[in-house]
Amino acid sequence: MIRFDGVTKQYPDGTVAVDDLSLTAPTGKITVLVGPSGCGKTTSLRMINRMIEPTRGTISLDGQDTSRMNEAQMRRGIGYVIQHAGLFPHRTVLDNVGTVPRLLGWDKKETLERSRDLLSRVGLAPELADRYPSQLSGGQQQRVGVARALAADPPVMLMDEPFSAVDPVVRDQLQDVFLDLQSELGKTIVFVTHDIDEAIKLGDQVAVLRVGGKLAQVSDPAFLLAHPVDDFVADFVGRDRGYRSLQFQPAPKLPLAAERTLLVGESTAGVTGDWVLVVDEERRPLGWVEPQRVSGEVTSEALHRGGTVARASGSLRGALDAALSSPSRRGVIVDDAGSLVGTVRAHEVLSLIESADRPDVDLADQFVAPGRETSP
Ligand SMILES: Nc1ncnc2c1ncn2[C@@H]1O[C@H](COP(=O)(O)OP(=O)(O)OP(=O)(O)O)[C@@H](O)[C@H]1O
Repeated sequence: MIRFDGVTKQYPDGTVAVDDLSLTAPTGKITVLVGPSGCGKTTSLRMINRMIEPTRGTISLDGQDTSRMNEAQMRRGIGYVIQHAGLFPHRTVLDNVGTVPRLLGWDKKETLERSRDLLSRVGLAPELADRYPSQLSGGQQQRVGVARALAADPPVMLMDEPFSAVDPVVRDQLQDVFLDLQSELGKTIVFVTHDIDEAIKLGDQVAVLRVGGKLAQVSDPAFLLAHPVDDFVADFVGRDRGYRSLQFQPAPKLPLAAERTLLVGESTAGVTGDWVLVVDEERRPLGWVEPQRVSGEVTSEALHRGGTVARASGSLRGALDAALSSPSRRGVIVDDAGSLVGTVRAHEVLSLIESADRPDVDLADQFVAPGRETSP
């Protein structure tokens, strides 16, 4: 657990970057610091590992005041990841990842095994291990940065905008890899971003700071979206917060309809209706076809692949998005293995949302089993 108690940082020129911050980052959880530029996020983060010394107040790690701890020893227990990864340019990827274990005196074989294992965990192909950072894409460099910070298995990780220098698609992938890793590793993480969507996606707890370094609100993301404390937080979390908050409502009670399906290579002869879902042998959805536009066998080229696919174990946001983005308006719902379990329409998701908002309705009574056949 990391605890800020009345922490203030005033720089020598008089700037108050952080003002009387009290905050707890729980063990094994991700705490996100978010807020506009200059609100003191980086300063707060760097005070944890004493790269910056607080002017007033205390920061403790598992109950121990960091100002009384041996600085070098303390930092060994804290991984640090920054924007642009900050890799050593003249060292290979493998050497970069092994930096801290080597400093800690691990033997060569152990360091090598650990580094290779981490590279694969962050989703980097083994053949990239001998490249230099300049020979990697921005997203790959960030993965190496995360692997390097994890190498000595520190219980605490500080991450300063680690994914903001890459494009949105790569950022999304990096966030997913990061969440997967965290579900396995359970580190105590403080993560800085200026991007509220990233904060909502990653944070177990989100702390919103305002310029002047004052804490505006700290809570779990669902509560933050539903109950911003004031106009500043409401503006900062954004206008579509109602829609985004759906991601915290699980979707297990969806009234799923069975869906008529075809395989690639099967004939559309005799198939009526507007859209038919095409799946592979494992019933994983591939896309939709309009039977009247396909004469004969379904080909991959005829597929409309635009719709998103939502997991039955996922959220109402995913289910609603699947329905809205589907060319048939029937949202495709899959199990955790990616196989089709049924489809759902937007109005059905909306009914669930509305009934979920009424305290007298028990969602457990809302279940409708798959089996209702829809004409394709
Ligand atoms: N060394 C310094 N000397 C004086 N002022 C500083 C120094 N470092 C940061 N500041 C100021 O402290 C305030 C907080 O800066 P900080 O970098 O912590 O903010 P931030 O929220 O991380 O910003 P950004 O999102 O733009 O990176 C800003 O007003 C900044 O100009």
